[in-house]
Amino acid sequence: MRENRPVIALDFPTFQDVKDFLAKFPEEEKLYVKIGMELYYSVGPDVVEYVKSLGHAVFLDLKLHDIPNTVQSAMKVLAGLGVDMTNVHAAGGREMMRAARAGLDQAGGEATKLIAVTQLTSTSEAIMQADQNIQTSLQESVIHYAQMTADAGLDGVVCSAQEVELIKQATSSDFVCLTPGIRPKGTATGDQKRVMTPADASSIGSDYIVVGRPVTQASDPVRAYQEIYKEWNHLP
Ligand SMILES: O=c1ccn([C@@H]2O[C@H](COP(=O)(O)O)[C@@H](O)[C@H]2O)c(=O)[nH]1
Repeated sequence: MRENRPVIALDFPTFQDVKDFLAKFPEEEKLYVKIGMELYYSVGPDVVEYVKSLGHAVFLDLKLHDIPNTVQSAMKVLAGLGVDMTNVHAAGGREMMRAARAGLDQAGGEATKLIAVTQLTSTSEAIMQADQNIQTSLQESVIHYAQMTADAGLDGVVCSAQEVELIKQATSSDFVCLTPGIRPKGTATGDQKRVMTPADASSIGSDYIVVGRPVTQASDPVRAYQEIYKEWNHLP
């Protein structure tokens, strides 16, 4: 299950930014990239097709959250893109998550992994309790969402690396934990609240790490990526 390549968040506003960024890497290096709301809403499905045509794997991070019928219909459309992984918000509930899976499967997207966001890594326990009016610990909330996601038949969750051990205990060892909020030592956390280094995320059992700004905003993005790759894979 574990993916050796850190997933790079292509959080760029234009198609040209993506082309310029990917051109920095050797052509033969096949990356795993994340296309999120900013890029998808500004460029549209063409950017997915382009990135796939270069041989890179794609996680389409649109975090769908709506009534089951709408999510199912949207997933039927997204199935046509042939991405490797996509997601919904677990807060949408079991029925919505099952509908999302059904939408993918009905439109030829059976091979696309489907995961659900638990609590965003930019959320602290205090923020969750105040803004979402959830009066449990953050860990309890994350476990609740993870168990519900497993029950709905999805492949795994988006969570902080800090919760991976608990989630695997509460679900199963092969339940995917994809962890953003990754910060190599000495890099700015920005808006991320629940962070971990690539090495610690690896030791604790994350299956995928997602890294955006520490790579995309580095003075030498390829070098920053290679450093994170080595740390994540415990290479010298
Ligand atoms: O809980 C979540 C879910 C998604 N993300 C996304 O991951 C990247 C992280 O970028 P950084 O620049 O490394 O902070 C970004 O695209 C988020 O939308 C997340 O951070 N947390």
